[in-house]
Amino acid sequence: MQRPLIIALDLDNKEKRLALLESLKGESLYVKVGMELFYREGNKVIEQLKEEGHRIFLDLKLHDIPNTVQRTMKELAKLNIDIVNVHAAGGQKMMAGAREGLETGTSSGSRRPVLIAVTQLTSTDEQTMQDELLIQRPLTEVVQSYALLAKSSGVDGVVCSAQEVPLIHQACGTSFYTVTPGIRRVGDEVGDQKRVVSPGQARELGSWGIVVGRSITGANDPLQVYREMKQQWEGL
Ligand SMILES: O=c1ccn([C@@H]2O[C@H](COP(=O)(O)O)[C@@H](O)[C@H]2O)c(=O)[nH]1
Repeated sequence: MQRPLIIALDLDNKEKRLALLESLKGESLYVKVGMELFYREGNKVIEQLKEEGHRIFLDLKLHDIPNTVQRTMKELAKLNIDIVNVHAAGGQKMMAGAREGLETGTSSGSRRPVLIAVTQLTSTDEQTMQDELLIQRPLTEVVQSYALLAKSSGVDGVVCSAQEVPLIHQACGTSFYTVTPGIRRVGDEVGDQKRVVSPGQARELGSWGIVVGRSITGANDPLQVYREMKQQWEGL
């Protein structure tokens, strides 16, 4: 499959979501269902998006005790989603439990969802990580180390900034998934994101997939911005 541009469907009501999808009608999409949308519209929205032929990254970032994460993943596997995630900070046992839960919950003949782990949120910079989370290491070292921990726990890839992708490839190999949010065109508002790159830079750095939210969802013409960012991402 071509490396995807994943659209984060972060919108504050159903009407806006439907209007956005209508404006992108005819495009074969990879969409991200985050907490805002899932907690509002539940499993139904997953079924609808699947019926419309879209691929789905369910971004719930599970982070709990291993038993709870394992049992929850068993339930999520039944939703027929393509990617799902946890926080790597939950540790090895939790991540291994997540994988086991997904395997148990995937029905025979279906494909297990790809499991990825968040290393450090792209809204976190090194200063904040050190001052607030009390992790006294360089951020790149932490991201690389969490990626290695994820890999050794049976996880298929990570969420990180594209800035860290070369280091992750070095440590975990190039077939380890790297899904990278914090994507902006030059001149776009950055908002709360800290480790930001453009779609073209993400391609050059080797990201497997990019996640784009507000640059598209907040645009006057989402289709035009989607196409422009996709072209940059694909190097066209
Ligand atoms: O480290 C992370 C993990 C997840 N995200 C999610 O990606 C999108 C980004 O949205 P933008 O509007 O393009 O900033 C959003 O849904 C986040 O929850 C992330 O940004 N960073």
